[in-house]
Amino acid sequence: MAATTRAARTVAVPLGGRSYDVLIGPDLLTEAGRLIAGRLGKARCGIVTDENVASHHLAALEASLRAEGRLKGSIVLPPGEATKSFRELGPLSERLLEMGLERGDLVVAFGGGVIGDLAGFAAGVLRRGIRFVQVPTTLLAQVDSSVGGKTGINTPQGKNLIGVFHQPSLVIADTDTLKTLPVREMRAGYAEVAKYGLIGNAGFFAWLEQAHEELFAFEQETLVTAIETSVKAKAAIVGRDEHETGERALLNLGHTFGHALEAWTGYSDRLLHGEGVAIGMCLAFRFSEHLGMCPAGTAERVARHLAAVGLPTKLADIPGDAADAETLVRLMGQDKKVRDGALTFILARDIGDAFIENNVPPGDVRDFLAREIAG
Ligand SMILES: NC(=O)c1ccc[n+]([C@@H]2O[C@H](COP(=O)([O-])OP(=O)(O)OC[C@H]3O[C@@H](n4cnc5c(N)ncnc54)[C@H](O)[C@@H]3O)[C@@H](O)[C@H]2O)c1
Ligand SMILES: O=C(O)C(=O)C[C@@H](O)[C@H](O)[C@H](O)COP(=O)(O)O
Ligand SMILES: [Zn+2]
Repeated sequence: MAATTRAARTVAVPLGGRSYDVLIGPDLLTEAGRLIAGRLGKARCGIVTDENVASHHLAALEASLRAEGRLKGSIVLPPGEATKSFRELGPLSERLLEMGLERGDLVVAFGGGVIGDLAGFAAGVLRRGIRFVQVPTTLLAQVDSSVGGKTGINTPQGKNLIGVFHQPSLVIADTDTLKTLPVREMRAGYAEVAKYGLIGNAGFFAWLEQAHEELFAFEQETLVTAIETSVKAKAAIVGRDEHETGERALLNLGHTFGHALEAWTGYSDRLLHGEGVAIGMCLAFRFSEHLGMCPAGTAERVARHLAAVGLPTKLADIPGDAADAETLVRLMGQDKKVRDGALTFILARDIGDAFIENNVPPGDVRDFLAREIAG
């Protein structure tokens, strides 16, 4: 029988022979060794993490794996979006090989989305693919990036343009690890939580409008419910459309704009991924209103809520030089949803009613952005 933990909620990601569970709850880090050993057998674990996560939580995870005789070693990388790059991928892959990880062993991605995407990609190509476990430590990673198997790195041409689909074998989301997360990162992760309400669950968005203060105060029931609701929504979509041939693209709400903004700001602290998504979702709702697809006032409600938690909602909220519409549209040309040169956007008929719009003329987007930039 698979090992379980008292307080954890379990969400299954239904992918046939590659199905796996997402465990969500407090105090799971100390149980991680037992959970991994109970579910994934005799594998030895190579942990990949970053300096910030290591300083707060690595000792606990190592002790838990060591107690089960599962710890092979740990690799600690610099923190930040720039780590999700070819520069780090090469040396990381070689260090994992030098560690002696075999095909039956496990890479343990211990950190936020940067570590999850990078270590997951390394696992996906190491010895043509070894298993990995996600142990997400940011709100963003617990609600989104640790689930669904998108892995990869950034290049100057755009976000996540090099990568593979490689599903984890288990996700262990210890909500206690979020207590050491800087509030700016907590807010950035919240943008992806709100996304799940905006794409398909108006009731969840309305609940967040009431409950967000409790979530940011780490009220356990609220926090776990928000994470579980988000993961359930993502698991259902991924289960139906693993490789994004259709509805999975809904999870990209705000990302066509957001990814262009991240590339434009050089994947730096100037704009975190979740902040780009927050601005991108506001732009997507304003664009939908502008095209007459969404009732007037909807975009304002979205922006009001995101601003209430301290997220940026418009281009002018990005510190530094103003963006120019031409450059942003050129960067959007690298988006993975582009078909025959035409842009695809996730637009909305209302809160909780997003849809995929193909063939959006770049000129319309440029004019819309130029108006946004002009204020
Ligand atoms: N694969 C996917 O489906 C998917 C989904 C969403 C986002 N992403 C990717 O995720 C990345 C963003 O992830 P992120 O927001 O988690 O950023 P991140 O991984 O950079 O983590 C944010 C910061 O918090 C620090 N940190 C992490 N956990 C901590 C903790 N518990 N205590 C203290 N500090 C901690 C990190 O060191 C880092 O400085 C982007 O590259 C984005 O493209 C991927
Ligand atoms: O899992 C997905 O699918 C998503 O789109 C989730 C997004 O939040 C995430 O940022 C993802 O990495 C974006 O994917 P991409 O294919 O546009 O790079
Ligand atoms: Zn995202």
